[in-house]
Formats: sequence, C-alpha cells, structure tokens
Amino acid sequence: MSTPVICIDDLSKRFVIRKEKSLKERLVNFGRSELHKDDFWALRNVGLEIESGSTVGLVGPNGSGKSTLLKMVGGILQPTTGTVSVRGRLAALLELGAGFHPDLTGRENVYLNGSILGLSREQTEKYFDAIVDFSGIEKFIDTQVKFYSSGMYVRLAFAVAVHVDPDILLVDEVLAVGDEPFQRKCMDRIRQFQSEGRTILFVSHGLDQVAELCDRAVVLESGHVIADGEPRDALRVLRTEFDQIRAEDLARRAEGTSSTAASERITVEAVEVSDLDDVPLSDAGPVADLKVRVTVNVPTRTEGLVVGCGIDSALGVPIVGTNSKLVGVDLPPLEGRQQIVFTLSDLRLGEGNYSFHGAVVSHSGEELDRKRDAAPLHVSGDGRTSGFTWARPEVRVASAVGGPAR
Ligand SMILES: Nc1ncnc2c1ncn2[C@@H]1O[C@H](COP(=O)(O)OP(=O)(O)OP(=O)(O)O)[C@@H](O)[C@H]1O
Repeated sequence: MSTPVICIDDLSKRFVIRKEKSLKERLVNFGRSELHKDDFWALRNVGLEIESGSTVGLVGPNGSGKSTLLKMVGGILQPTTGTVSVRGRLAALLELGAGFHPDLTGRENVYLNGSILGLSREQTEKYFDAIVDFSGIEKFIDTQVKFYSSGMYVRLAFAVAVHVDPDILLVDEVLAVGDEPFQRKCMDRIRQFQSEGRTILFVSHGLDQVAELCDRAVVLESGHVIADGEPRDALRVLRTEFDQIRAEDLARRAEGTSSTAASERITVEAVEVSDLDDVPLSDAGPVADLKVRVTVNVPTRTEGLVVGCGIDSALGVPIVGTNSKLVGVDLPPLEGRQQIVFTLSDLRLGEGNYSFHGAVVSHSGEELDRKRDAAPLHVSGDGRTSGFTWARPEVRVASAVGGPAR
C-alpha cells in the first residue's frame, strides 16, 4: 500500500449562521441584536487517508459538505476541530475566481498564482506560454479578470493548476462551467495526471464520470462519510440515498397536497423476472427473452396509472426501460395489489451484472414510486466483446487499398 499524502483526522467544521429575527423575537429581545446566531456543522468527525497516486471522487447530495472538505484540504478554510495534513505541492481549482485578483490581468494573475503555489518568477515564466496556450484565451490575457466570463476564468485557473507541476490536484465542480471541448481537454489532462502517478481529489455530481475516472469514491451525507471504497459500491449507496430523498420528498408533497397518509400511497411492491415459461431467472446468456412482473399496490381505485420496468447497470445507469404508455397500452383503473406483466424479447446484453427496477407514474406524469435494485440479473458472455450490448464479432485484415498516405 502506498503512503498517504493527505491525512484527514477527526475533522469537523462549524459555521455560524446568522438569521434575521422575527418581529416578535425582536420585541421580546428589545434593544439587542436583530440577528439570531445558530451553529451549523457542515462536517462532522471526518477521517480519511488518501494515498499517493490515487484518484478519489467526493460525491453526495447538495449541501453534504463536499466543497467544505475540499476547501479545508486546500487550506482555504480552517477546521473547527481535527486536522488535515498534506504532503507535496498542491494545486487547487475550488471556487470560481478563488486565487485570482479581479483587478489584475490574466497575465498578472498567472504570476500571482504561481507565487502562491511556491514557484519563482523564472519558473512561472517557463510555464507561461503553455498555460496560456492550454487556456485558449490568449486574446484576453492582458484584460483584467473581472471582465472574464465564468468559462474564461475556469480555463485560466485550470491551466495554471495543471501546469505548475503539482503532486496533488484538487478540483471542485467548477469545471462544469467550461464548454464541452474544454471539459474534454481537462478530462484528458486529469487522465494524464493519473498515469503520471499524481494524486487527484475531485468533487463531482457526474456519477458516471466518477465511476469511470476514480479508483475510490467517498460519499458524504449531512457532513458525515456514509460510504468509502470501490466507486461501484459507494455510488450504489449514494443512488439509494437519492432514491430515499426523492421518496421522502414525494411523501411530503402527497401529504401537503391532499390528506394522503403513508398507508394510502401507491407503491411498487416487487419486480420478478422469469423466462417465457415462467421459470424464475437471475442468470442469462447474451440473447434472452424475459418476462418481468411488476406488482403495484394501489390502496384506492386510480385511473390513468402508467407502470414501467427497466434494467440498470451495476452502477445504476439505465440500460433499457419501457412502460405501459410507451407500448401503447392504457391500463384499466387499478385497485389493490396488481401485477403488470412485460415481455422483453430479443434482449442483447453485454456480460456483467444488472438489476431491474419497477416504477409507477400518475396520469399527470409524476413518478409515484420506483423500486430500484428489485431483481438481479447476471449475464454471461464469451468474453469477446465489452460494454452494455452484445454483438457477434469477427475480424480480418482487408486487402491493401494502396500505398501509405503521405
Ligand atoms: N461560509 C459558510 N457559512 C455558512 N454556511 C456555509 C458556508 N459554507 C458552506 N456552508 C453550508 O455548509 C453546508 C455544506 O456546504 P458545501 O458547499 O460544502 O456542500 P456541497 O456538498 O459542496 O454542496 P453542493 O453539492 O451543493 O455544491 C451547506 O449547508 C452550506 O450551506
């Protein structure tokens, strides 16, 4: 195991939130401040060790503490309790404009940033042309950065961060404001960093990106680490968390708009998978014909419901899905526990593990319930293809079509 380059020990961060007092509170506290002060713990007792050469994705719902954690690693925020220690040169791309002085030009900011990162003027000079070239904003390099668009900001900031030879790179979601070609360029550079054995810690809401890029994912929820490990396992925890947040939100809305109690909610109870002869099945070859039974529970007779099912990858990426409306079937009014049966013929899945979900949607298109990971499916193949779909491959070298192109 390689040595940790970032050690986060029992780290907590408290913010003091100031809220305006209500009129009543102001009268009661007459003469004193108009502001309430509340303590808010954005992070609680977080402990992590990040090894040299690893790429770690920090993920979690909005407000879970990802940026706060990254800022403490970057030294922009001080911990309330606990410690962070970092070994090696660290370059950070945290908030838009952080580390840039608005009244200085792009050129001056490159030198300022270089010196903050511990480079001499000569060293920054050596990297300068490559930085400007990578950023693609040479025309504006002598403009004050306060006139930059957010995309221009991030282009220059990322270019500086990756050209100053850092051992550790911290990247917050800011990259998302760059346009698509620039984002791709950044991703290529991050991959190059990985191959050079540098350490990367990045926050992303792009779960597929985390799965693709990272060798480890850490899931934060309300300031606590709730999963840490293989991206596949950690992201599964996060997707379940998102489903729960959504289910709670739906339940709250249902209670708010009508007097629907939890026992009155329409739910997906089960999803069962079998072959066409009704033999239950959890293993299949690449080409399969399947029956999927979705059991819904409808406490009171309801018209216009749409029921669906689908297959997700091991990371929760939807692979195929359908529903009664897409197939052109109007379901009759449903009441009680009812089974809707789908046939999925000629399914061609690549080798791997998948799972089925079932969902029920109201007449107006609002998703009422979704049961994820409701039934597993393992697809075995011959190892001759990769990816989510299967094909029968053959390969040969065609006859020469002329001399080499010059
Ligand atoms: N300077 C601050 N003062 C008060 N509260 C703050 C401050 N900075 C962050 N917070 C609060 O701390 C919590 C965590 O914020 P943080 O930005 O770390 O979350 P996040 O996981 O990065 O969220 P997002 O996915 O929305 O970017 C939030 O509730 C936020 O409102």
